[in-house]
Amino acid sequence: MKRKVFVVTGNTGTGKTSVTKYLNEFYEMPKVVTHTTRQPRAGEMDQVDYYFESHDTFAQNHYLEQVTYDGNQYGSSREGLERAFEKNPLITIVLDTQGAATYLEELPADEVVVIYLTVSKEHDLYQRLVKRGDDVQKIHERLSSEEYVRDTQIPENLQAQAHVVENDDWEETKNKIDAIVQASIQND
Ligand SMILES: Nc1ncnc2c1ncn2[C@@H]1O[C@H](COP(=O)(O)OP(=O)(O)OP(=O)(O)O)[C@@H](O)[C@H]1O
Ligand SMILES: Nc1nc2c(ncn2[C@@H]2O[C@H](COP(=O)(O)O)[C@@H](O)[C@H]2O)c(=O)[nH]1
Repeated sequence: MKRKVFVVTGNTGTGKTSVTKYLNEFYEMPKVVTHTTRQPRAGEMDQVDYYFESHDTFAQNHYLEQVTYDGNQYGSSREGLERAFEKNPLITIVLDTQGAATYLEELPADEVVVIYLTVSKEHDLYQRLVKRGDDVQKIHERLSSEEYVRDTQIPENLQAQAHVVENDDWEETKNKIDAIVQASIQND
């Protein structure tokens, strides 16, 4: 089977982590662990959810791409990508839309499958973040960030190549993800 990275992108709370977890558990796709200077949320573990970094240690790594999102730095390394590919030809990563666009530019076209998640009612995102246990002050900051506003709609540079999945109903979402995975690997 040819190698592919399933890049899961979309706005905050749309379900990127949930979809990646599904790809990991159901399809055994290793998740590429990325780096961030953000503080861990309750229940997040270093080296599992992220490599949590200080500003100094973040700066010491070499990144395939890096972004600032809501005031924190995030980056993914080529080494992390290759480490995941050593385990399985099909892997997954969660990126913001800018990172997803960089992956499309930097990797061979047949190696990247972009899934852009959305919801039909934007207010649901707030409710989901509250239910996830996020700090309410931090939710308000994030929902006012320029990156949140940017990612409310699929950016033009992803439109031609991304699979858009409306994640309102989790059971339906899993079916849509299954269809994307099958279509992406059927001729390999
Ligand atoms: N279809 C759905 N219906 C209801 N709740 C959902 C659905 N999909 C995911 N969730 C819940 O919404 C919350 C946010 O999901 P998740 O953490 O996967 O989003 P995310 O896109 O990774 O967010 P962020 O970018 O903020 O990290 C979680 O508590 C998750 O369980
Ligand atoms: N371009 C990149 N985006 C990344 C990376 N790791 C995570 N992310 C994205 O950042 C935002 C915020 O994440 P959160 O965990 O604080 O909610 C979200 O859109 C992630 O997809 C990365 O290495 N590069």
